[in-house]
Amino acid sequence: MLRQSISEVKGVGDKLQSQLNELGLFTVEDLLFYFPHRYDSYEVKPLTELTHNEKATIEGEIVSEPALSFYGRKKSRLTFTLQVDQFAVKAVMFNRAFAKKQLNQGDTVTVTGKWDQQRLQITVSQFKKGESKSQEPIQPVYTLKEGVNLNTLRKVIKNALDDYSADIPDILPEDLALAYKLPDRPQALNQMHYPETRVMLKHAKRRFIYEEFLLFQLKMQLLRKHNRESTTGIVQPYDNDQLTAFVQSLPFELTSAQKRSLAEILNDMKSPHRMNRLLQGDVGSGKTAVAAIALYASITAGHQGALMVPTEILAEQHFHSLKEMFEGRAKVALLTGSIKGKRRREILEAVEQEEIDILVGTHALIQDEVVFKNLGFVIVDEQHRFGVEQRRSLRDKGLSPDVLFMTATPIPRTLAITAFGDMDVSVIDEMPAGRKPVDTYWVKGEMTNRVLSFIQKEIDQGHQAYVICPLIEESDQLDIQNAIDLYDQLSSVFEPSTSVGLMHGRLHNEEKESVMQQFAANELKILVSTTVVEVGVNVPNATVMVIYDAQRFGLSQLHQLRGRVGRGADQSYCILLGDPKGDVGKERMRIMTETNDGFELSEQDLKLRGPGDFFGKKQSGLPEFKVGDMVHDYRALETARKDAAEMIMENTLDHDERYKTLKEHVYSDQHLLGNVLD
Ligand SMILES: Nc1ncnc2c1ncn2[C@@H]1O[C@H](COP(=O)(O)OP(=O)(O)OP(=O)(O)O)[C@@H](O)[C@H]1O
Repeated sequence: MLRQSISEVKGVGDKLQSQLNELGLFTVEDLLFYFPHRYDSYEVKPLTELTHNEKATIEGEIVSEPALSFYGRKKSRLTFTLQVDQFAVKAVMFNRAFAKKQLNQGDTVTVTGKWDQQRLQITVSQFKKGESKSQEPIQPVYTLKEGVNLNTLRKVIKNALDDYSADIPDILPEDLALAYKLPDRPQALNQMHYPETRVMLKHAKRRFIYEEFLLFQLKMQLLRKHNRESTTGIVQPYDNDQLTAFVQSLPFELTSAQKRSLAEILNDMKSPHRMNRLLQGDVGSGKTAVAAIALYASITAGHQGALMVPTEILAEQHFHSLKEMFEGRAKVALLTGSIKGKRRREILEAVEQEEIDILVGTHALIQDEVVFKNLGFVIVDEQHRFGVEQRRSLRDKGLSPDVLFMTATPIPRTLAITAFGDMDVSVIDEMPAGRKPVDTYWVKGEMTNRVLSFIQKEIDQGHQAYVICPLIEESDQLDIQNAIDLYDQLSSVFEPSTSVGLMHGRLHNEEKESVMQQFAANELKILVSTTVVEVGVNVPNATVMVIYDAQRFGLSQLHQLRGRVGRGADQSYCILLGDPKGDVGKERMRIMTETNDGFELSEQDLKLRGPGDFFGKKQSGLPEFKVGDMVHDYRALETARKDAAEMIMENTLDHDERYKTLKEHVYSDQHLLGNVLD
């Protein structure tokens, strides 16, 4: 019945039907689940409980004769003073000249509008003469298209509720609804559209948030299970002795978090299921080390491996370090967009002939011309920078290779689990021993000279420094000009006694490589750079990171940049030069100086900016929810995840009578399953 056309609902004629269709509403169910995006309440509150800029309703007596003035061609302003308890509040009403006749000194009125706490002033958008009734209704506000009137929409929703409530299936099993004290579905639906009290509305929302998260989690987890059980990946019988010898040859002992993650990865490799795993860890926590070991395991199992990274600089760096690590054990090659002509052809051929064991590169790795003979393992660094398309194309290469995604962006765990619900997640939540937290300072621009002396002091002690120049988002060209200017300026301060290098995205590949190598070899003491060094660059002797105009960067980016220092045993420093104007900017600087923990920081960032912005809306691929908010309602999200896991693991979803309706509902949604499947 709920799947019937919206035209079956009383009051929906042809015209309204097509208007509702435009809003994406086609069935009775669509209409019932078209929730308000906001609720306005005209409940009178005492002045002492109001907050600045809130939309408020107050009640009082008019104690001055309302004064009307005109300005512009047709604009008017009506002002009067309201006595509210012991306070005199100024009320201002724009362009409602007609109200002058209705409002008189001595009248009691109830007004609604934007509250200015500092000036004790209200900008009135609605008014009513007389005292407010104690139980003013809560007003739902819907997103509407032109032509559809709010009252009409409310009326047809009401008709649908009256006539179809009996058909609304209660998809949650009773035990869960009872355990979480959730109202039943028809009742909750009624409250969403016609809330009686704030409390009842809250419970109704709670129900739909949980329901929405649970359905999402069930679908994602079913999909993961399906992937694991049905895809035939490759078994990688790696050589344990060789692997152990390799791990022992490393100059450090793995942390227990690294060991745990490695064990999880190796387990996936041994199994015939295709690995689809996210390796997550704070900057410098040793993800690359784990990935390299896993790559080596794949080589000992007789397969080729690929490592795909977001920048050429990083590709170069990984190429060099893997080459050194795998000396005498495996053959490593580099492929980036700027390797062309004969050299490129040679590499491609060697890859196809399996003369190369490990190919390191940028996006170039997934182009059609690259053919692996025996690809078994693919690592993708900085996963969120790669689009879904690229992921898919990667998977399609070779023999359903095991895929490990690495991310240095510390996505809060709840979010990772939700967003990447079809992946397994390994977390490195521990830093290598002996690391000291980076000391972070926020200083104003006028202190630049002192910052420069500080750099000199660190260099005198044998260390090195990065200086990141301001970011100008609108223009790549300006970014580079900025870097060149800053480089000139710092060269004139520090050279010749202290060597300064310059790095930016437009340098030729050989230049980039040479600058990076000089810096890594401690021949350059100071590296002036754009954000191209943001991810992955590893020079443990660098102990100072100075960021000019730090207020222009987001928190996660600042943290990534800071992660370039503090990678060795020496005390490191991050200096944020900046004069943020707004509160958010100041808050960002403050958070940076207070925590070194990327996970905590990203939680804060999410609060400041919302999940979409954290990853860049387009690239995020994060699911959108109708009622729930992944950040605000993360507890419900976590609960739903656990419940879904239990239902799937214990097979209750499939076999328990009580879960029958829920199961039907989950399996009926081909849309989401289809989306995630391809
Ligand atoms: N267990 C360990 N003990 C000591 N040092 C380690 C350990 N693991 C890795 N390292 C060193 O710490 C530095 C950072 O490691 P790695 O590059 O693997 O981290 P990462 O998590 O990949 O960093 P980023 O996120 O910045 O790319 C490297 O110099 C590496 O050699």
